[in-house]
Amino acid sequence: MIEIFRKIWRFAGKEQKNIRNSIIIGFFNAIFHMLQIGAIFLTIQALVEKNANHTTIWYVLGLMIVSIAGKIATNYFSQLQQTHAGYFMAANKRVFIGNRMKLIPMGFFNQSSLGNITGISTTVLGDVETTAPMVLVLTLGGFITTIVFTVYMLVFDWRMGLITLAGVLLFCLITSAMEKKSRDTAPKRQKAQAELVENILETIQGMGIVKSFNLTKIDNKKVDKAIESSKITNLAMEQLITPYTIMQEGILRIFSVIMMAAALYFYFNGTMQLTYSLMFIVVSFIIFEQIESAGHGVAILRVCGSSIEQANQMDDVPLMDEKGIIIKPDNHEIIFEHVDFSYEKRQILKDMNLQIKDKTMTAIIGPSGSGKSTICNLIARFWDVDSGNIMIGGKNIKDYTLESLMEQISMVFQNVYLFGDTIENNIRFGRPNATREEVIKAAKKACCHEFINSLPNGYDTVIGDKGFALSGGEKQRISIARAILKDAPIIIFDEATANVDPENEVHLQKAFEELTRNKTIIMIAHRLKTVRHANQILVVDGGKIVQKGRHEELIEQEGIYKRFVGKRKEAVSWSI
Ligand SMILES: Nc1ncnc2c1ncn2[C@@H]1O[C@H](COP(=O)(O)OP(=O)(O)OP(=O)(O)O)[C@@H](O)[C@H]1O
Repeated sequence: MIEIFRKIWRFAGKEQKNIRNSIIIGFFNAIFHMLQIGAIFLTIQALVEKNANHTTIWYVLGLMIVSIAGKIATNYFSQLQQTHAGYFMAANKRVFIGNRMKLIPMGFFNQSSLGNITGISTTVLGDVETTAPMVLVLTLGGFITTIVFTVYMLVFDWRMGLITLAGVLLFCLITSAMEKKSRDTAPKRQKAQAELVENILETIQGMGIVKSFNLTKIDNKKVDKAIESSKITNLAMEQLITPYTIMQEGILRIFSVIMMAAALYFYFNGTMQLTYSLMFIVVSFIIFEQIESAGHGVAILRVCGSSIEQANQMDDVPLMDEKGIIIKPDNHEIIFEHVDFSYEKRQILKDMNLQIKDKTMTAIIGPSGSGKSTICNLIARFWDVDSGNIMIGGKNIKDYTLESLMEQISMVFQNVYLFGDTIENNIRFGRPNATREEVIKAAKKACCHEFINSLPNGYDTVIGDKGFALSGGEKQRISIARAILKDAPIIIFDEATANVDPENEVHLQKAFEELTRNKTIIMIAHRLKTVRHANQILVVDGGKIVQKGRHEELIEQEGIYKRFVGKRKEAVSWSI
């Protein structure tokens, strides 16, 4: 249990101060609560000794008012500190995870890790946010207050003190057994929760396919199974805890009765005055209140510890090595030297060598799955090579900081991702400190300005708002505008495979020319027109470069390139 306290305490980081304050305030809250005993004592004493007068009434009233006001004030401030601690410690962790994700190799982000990260950032940290400080304050505060009250009882009347102590010790024994029991269940519950998130994510992502194949009526077995498993583990947790919580409550009630009986017994055998005896009878109802709340806290303590453990898993994910330095190369020639690369255990690139000269255009072509995108992703260091080197401007890309490497590169993908933000901010993503004028200038160059202006809210139109969406061609032009704004010396461009309508095609061509002027360009090319103008064409097949040269050279050779050109010509004549 102490280990979990430590875990939560460490996790709290800068918020430890607020939790500590909340525990101290909680202690005063218990003292204010106990002032009621003083009021009760005075009342009983006055009634027993039959000397109640106005002064007694004022004392009792005064004590009750101080008790109530003190409790309200301490409750308010304690809650405030707890809420602050909870939200801030979870928010700090979310920011930490966000920053760390930028340094984690792309290979980490598979379906299962996506489910895990989403689960951690939402439900797991949500649990921590609402329970961690509360549980810490409830349990630690509750135990500390109980210890103080027990010592006070021992000093006041050692016999009553011993009864209190016995009740507290028995309660602690049951609580500790309960805490141990929940040790295995809590991680299982977290795992079931993560699987549920993962399966729901997958279902949402695949909804288009499900609809297109008219499979909406077919049961989703994986999600159903995950819901069932989450239900079972939650239920198991409850079933496991409930007998212990009943025992905890039972023990405290029994000891309250024992206290009452003892107070009466001591009065009748003449070893306790009537006033004290009556007071102890009243006290027996409230003396265990603090430890009872501490016990409730312990029931959720293990779940909280397990949530923190899960959130801390992100600390152990290996990062791409961060030993890089800020490099500003004076040329942007790209070289692959004997590069081998595998996705997990499946080798994709084998001893690849290539050279892309500064300020030239290289087109990469090849059959689907041959490794074209992989080459581009390796240049941007989305993954690290197994062996060999990739150099930019004569420097190994591993020597660059990730930030200074990405400053050299702009990537325009086929599937453009736009954030749920204004069009202006989506373009500004290319250079966050750009002014509105600079954004508009880039949009004009990328041939987006006209269609953006024709929207009711122009540049302030929010993507995804009120069903607003852009066409594929428009999206790609927005992403070109982003890249123009970024103005990186290397452009990696994945040409759209889908047919773009002629008007969009003209715009895209113009935007592309603006973007690539005077740059080093690597283009995954699908159109004949594009490859014809390339300074170099690399033909990739099965993870190897099988042909290399200009259009005029390659067209003379038998091989993939000649077949590619033949097919494209056929396609053009068909479309005519
Ligand atoms: N993230 C990944 N994890 C595992 N395997 C992958 C991953 N990305 C690609 N692959 C595999 O690596 C091989 C090369 O893929 P790559 O995307 O580089 O091919 P490509 O030539 O760009 O294909 P396409 O023209 O269809 O886009 C394929 O067999 C693909 O299945």
